Amino acid sequence: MEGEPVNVNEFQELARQALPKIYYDYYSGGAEDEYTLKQNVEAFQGITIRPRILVDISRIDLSTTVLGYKISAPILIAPSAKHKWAHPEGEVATARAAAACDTIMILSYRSTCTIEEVASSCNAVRFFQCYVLCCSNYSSESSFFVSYFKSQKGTEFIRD
Ligand SMILES: Cc1cc2nc3c(=O)[nH]c(=O)nc-3n(C[C@H](O)[C@H](O)[C@H](O)COP(=O)(O)O)c2cc1C
Repeated sequence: MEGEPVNVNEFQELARQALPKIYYDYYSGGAEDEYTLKQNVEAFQGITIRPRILVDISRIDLSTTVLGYKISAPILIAPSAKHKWAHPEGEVATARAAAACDTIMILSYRSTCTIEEVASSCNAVRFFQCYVLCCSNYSSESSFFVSYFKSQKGTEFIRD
């Protein structure tokens, strides 16, 4: 429809117009000097998609599995904090969107909704992200973070 956003950049511009600057800057900024943010954007710009015209698209299937869960396409919602800064329904609305798209919602440990609110809001497959701070004394060498995702089947995956 005319005037509707058609890509991520246009959604981002709408967000910039709609949100208080302090929240927009939080969502759109990267850590420290933002090198990784820049490299991520450049990595996607390096991929050229060749449109194939007039081919049979009646049997396209992008579905895949993640940790045994089938999803409609290899796109999930990464853990990100503070969804209520963007919308009063917060992570509950994001989880409903995940369910509608038949994909996985990873709830941040810094969620602005409770786990129970999100869990009871929809049937999306939900993982939970949290940091476990292990610190045997106060030297920086002994401090590290571990993230793990917990699904409805229990703890499934560990990454550093
Ligand atoms: C605004 C924002 C908040 C985020 N909050 C979290 C978080 O709470 N926990 C977490 O593990 N990752 C968090 N991330 C990191 C994302 O999950 C993801 O790893 C990162 O954005 C890189 O993926 P991308 O290139 O698709 O953005 C956050 C990222 C953004 C942009």
